[in-house]
Amino acid sequence: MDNQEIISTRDLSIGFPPAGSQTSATVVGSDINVNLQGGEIVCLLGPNGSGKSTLIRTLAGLHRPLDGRVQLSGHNIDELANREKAQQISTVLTDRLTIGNLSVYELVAFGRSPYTGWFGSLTEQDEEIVSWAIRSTGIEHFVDRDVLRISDGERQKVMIARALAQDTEGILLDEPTAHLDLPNRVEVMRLLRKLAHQTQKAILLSTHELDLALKAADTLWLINRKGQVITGTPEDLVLDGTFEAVFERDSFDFDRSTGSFTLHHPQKEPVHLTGDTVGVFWTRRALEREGHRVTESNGTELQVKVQQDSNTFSWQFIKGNTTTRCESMKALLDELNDR
Ligand SMILES: Nc1ncnc2c1ncn2[C@@H]1O[C@H](COP(=O)(O)OP(=O)(O)OP(=O)(O)O)[C@@H](O)[C@H]1O
Repeated sequence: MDNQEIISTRDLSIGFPPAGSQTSATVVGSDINVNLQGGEIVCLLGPNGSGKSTLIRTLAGLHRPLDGRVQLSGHNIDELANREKAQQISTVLTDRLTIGNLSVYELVAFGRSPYTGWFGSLTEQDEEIVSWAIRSTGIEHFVDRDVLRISDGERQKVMIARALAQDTEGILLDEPTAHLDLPNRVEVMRLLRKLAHQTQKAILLSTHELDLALKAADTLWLINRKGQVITGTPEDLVLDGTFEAVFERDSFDFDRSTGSFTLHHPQKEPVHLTGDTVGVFWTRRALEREGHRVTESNGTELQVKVQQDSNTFSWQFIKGNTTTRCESMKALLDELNDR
C-alpha cells in the first residue's frame, strides 16, 4: 500500500470562535494529530454532536482551526489558493442544493472547474472523467434531470459523482450514505473502498453506520464526547475496548463476540446454545431479544440444541430432565417463557 500522506494535522483544535456576548470559543475537539494516507478508506465515527462535521469542514479548509494546523500533502492549507486546494481534495457535505436550472450532468461536470475555470469548456479528457464518474455512481439514467427534481438519495450519489469528477487525491465525505437504502449504502461503500485501493486515493467519510464502517474501513477515527480523536484498525479498537467506550450508553451494549449492538440487558436465565452455525446465529438473536444470556459453557439449567435438515430447522429445548422438540422459533420462545 502506498503510504503517501495526503492530509495531516498538527495539534489541531476545532470548534467555533466566540460569537455575540460569548467571551470564549466553543472547543469541539483538541490535540488532534491524524493523517490520512493515499490508498486507504477511513471512517470517522462518533456520537451525535461529537464534532465529525466540524472536523471534516476544518480538514477541507472550509472552517478555520481554533489552533494548530492542517496540511495538504505537506503544505499548510492556509497557504494554498482555493484552486490548488480544489485540485487536491474534494468534499461532499450535507448542505442542501439551492441552485436550480441545472442538470445532473452539468452539476457533475462542475467537478472539473478547478481545472477548467467556472465557465471553461470541457476537453475530451474532462468529458471522459465526467462520464466515468457518472457510470461509477450508477446515475446514468437521470443525468438530464434538473438537480432540484431528484430524491435525497439520488442527490447524494450525484454529489459523490461530482467529487469523483474533481479527481483529487483526497475525498472527504460527510455522511455520504445518510439518505441511501441498504443496497445503495453497501454499493457506495464498496465503490469508495475500490477507489481508495485501486487509485490510491485517500478517502475519509463520516457515518453513523457503525456496522458498515467496521466492515469497510481500513482505519477508524473515533471522536469521543471529550473531542479526542483515537485512530486504529477497526478490530484493534474493538478488541481494546475503545470502540465500546466511545458509544457507551445505558440503553445498549456493544457485543464484541458478534460485532453488533445489543438492545437489551440480559435479565433472564442463561441458555446453553449449540448446533449448526446459521441456526445458532438466528436463535442467539431471538434469545437475546427475549432477555436471555447465551452461553457456550455447559452447566446451565436451560439448553437449546439447533438442528438443521436441509432448509428446515428444529430445536431441542432441554429444561432439567425434560426435553421438548420445537418446530419453530416461536414455539421455542413460547416453551422458554412457559407460555
Ligand atoms: N455555529 C456553531 N457555534 C457553536 N457550536 C456549534 C456550532 N455548530 C455546531 N456546534 C456544536 O459543535 C458540536 C459539534 O457539532 P458537529 O456538527 O461537528 O457534530 P457531529 O458529530 O457532526 O454531529 P451529528 O452526528 O449530530 O451530525 C456540537 O456540540 C454542536 O452543537
